[in-house]
Amino acid sequence: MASKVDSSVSDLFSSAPSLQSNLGILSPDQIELAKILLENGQRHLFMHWSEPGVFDNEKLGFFDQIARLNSSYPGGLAAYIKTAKELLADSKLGKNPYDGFSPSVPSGENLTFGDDNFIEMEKRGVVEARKAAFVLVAGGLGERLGYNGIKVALPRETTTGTCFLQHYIESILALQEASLKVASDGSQTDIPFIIMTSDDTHSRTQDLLELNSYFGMKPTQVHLLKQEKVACLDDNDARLALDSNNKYKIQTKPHGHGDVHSLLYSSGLLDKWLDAGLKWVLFFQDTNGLLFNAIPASLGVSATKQYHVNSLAVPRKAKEAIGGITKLTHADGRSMVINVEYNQLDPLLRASGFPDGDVNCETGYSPFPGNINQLILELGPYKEELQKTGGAIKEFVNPKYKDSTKTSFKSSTRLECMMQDYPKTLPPTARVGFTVMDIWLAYAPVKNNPEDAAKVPKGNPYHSATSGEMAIYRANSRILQKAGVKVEEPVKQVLNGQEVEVWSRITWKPKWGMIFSDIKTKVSGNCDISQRSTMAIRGRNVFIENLSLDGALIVDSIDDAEVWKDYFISLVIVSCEQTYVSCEKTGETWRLNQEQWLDHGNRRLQRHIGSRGNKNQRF
Ligand SMILES: O=c1ccn([C@@H]2O[C@H](COP(=O)(O)OP(=O)(O)O[C@H]3OC[C@@H](O)[C@H](O)[C@H]3O)[C@@H](O)[C@H]2O)c(=O)[nH]1
Ligand SMILES: [Mg+2]
Repeated sequence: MASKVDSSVSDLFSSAPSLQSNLGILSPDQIELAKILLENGQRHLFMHWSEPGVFDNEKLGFFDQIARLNSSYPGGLAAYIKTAKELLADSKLGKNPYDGFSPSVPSGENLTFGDDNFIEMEKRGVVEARKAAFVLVAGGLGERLGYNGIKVALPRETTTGTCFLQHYIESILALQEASLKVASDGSQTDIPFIIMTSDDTHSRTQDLLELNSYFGMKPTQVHLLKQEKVACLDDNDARLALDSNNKYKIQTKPHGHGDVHSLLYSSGLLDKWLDAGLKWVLFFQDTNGLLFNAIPASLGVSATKQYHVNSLAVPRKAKEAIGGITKLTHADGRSMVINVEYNQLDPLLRASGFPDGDVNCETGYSPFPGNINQLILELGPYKEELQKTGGAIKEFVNPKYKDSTKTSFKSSTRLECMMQDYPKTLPPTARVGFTVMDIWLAYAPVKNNPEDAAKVPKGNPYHSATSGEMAIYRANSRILQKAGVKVEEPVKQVLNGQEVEVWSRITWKPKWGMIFSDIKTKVSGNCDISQRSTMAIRGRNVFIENLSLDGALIVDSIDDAEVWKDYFISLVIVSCEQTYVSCEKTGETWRLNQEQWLDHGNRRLQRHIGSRGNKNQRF
């Protein structure tokens, strides 16, 4: 018997001579791992191995990595490779993972910005916000964007240069403060903020936070959870991909945002939150600069409708790279409302009686609402569900093939799982809903590089840095329009090869106005803003009254009543006819015309740029 095993093992190793000649440097555990690799079709990993004595440390390093990959995946590498082969074969055949289910258009909650219902929902959301925890999934590489840094460090807009992470933190803090104001017991709560990172993003995310004093959040409020990566695959046989710079290293990539559930579960945070009386967990992605426009109202919807799961959605253009929210009904009667990812929607439709696949209907949009992957889960039922599943989420593979033969990939792929697949295991009694909002208000992700964005079919969103920034100005302009400000209509311009609407460059800090009813109280009189204007409001109690802006206005007010009796306001006004900014606390009003700007504003601008944080200076 023993000799039979030995001979089959030696057959196995003789299939990989350059490994076989190195067996002497390996430990018994490492030899076991080598066996697993060979048994699972990974002989190619050793083709480049040099003779014993050369690069031995690298060889041992290789097995350290293999041991980690093997132990961090349930069932080890053998299970990973097996699942990968199955999923790759299905993908090559174009097999429908939703076999037996027929898709139909679900009905959900529709919100219209600024109407009574919207305003009510926002107010309700603010009440609930102090019982919420926010979870940002930010472990992704941003491959399509072609940017090497972390995406949350990118500016959300270039008028103020505020990065996404700062904007998210300031939005959460603004919600925290607004929620405290309306809280019945008046007790201070710190909204927890969790960031899921990966090896690609972890240290840079931590550095960004530390270098900026957590953008004003208490460090104890912020928690980083790092996801582990999985091995990349080179071909349909699930051969593991070697690093092109180091033949003793396997390429790895993140396993997908679905890891967030198992990480939250194992972190023990859910129990802590339940004990602290929290009720909601809000998940969101790295670069949607409009997201917080949608959060208060959708949280209000969750609370009013008592949804266990509420996904945020926007009207979707056919073939747009966002998932479609779909009702799936199985032949056996089961049904669920779930995201069907963008690469799967077309084949699913074609296979189930919609021969044209993913196309727009008479509205000019796909009949399936587009998932923006902002999920609001009710904490109690979420925790119960994770206790059953341990947070495991069903995997998939999404190779980018070189051509229609589907025999080779443009770059290596890997298994992934998605956080929005969470409802798949829920019982039929679970209340799963979704909330649709206007795109201009809620969704402008930064995912595509300019070259690829310019190739997006006409009429579909670019999802680029250019369109993302322009969307901020458009949303803010439209919100102010709704609040009664005459904001001039945009002009069309081609920027980075993309035709975009350029509105007045209007930005404000979240603490200035989180919800529409707040914003309305900050704006009064007859205000108008020309298209070529820039306005940045960087303070809380800034009231805009009879403002006529045709130039640039930057209001910087630091409101720390204990230290600074008055609000500190600096104005930079470029070619404004007449500008009024009144300040509630001091009652002072500055009126400046063009000549005064030339005299004061210019110097102030120099100081502003030259010495940020010098709070003592005033006009
Ligand atoms: O392993 C990962 C991968 C991704 N992520 C994060 O997950 C978020 C989404 O990643 P991507 O931007 O690549 O997502 P995609 O564009 O492919 O699709 C996603 O957003 C649009 C939705 O309609 C899709 O349904 C959703 O899957 C990012 O914040 C990213 O940082 C991780 O945290 N870990
Ligand atoms: Mg992606």
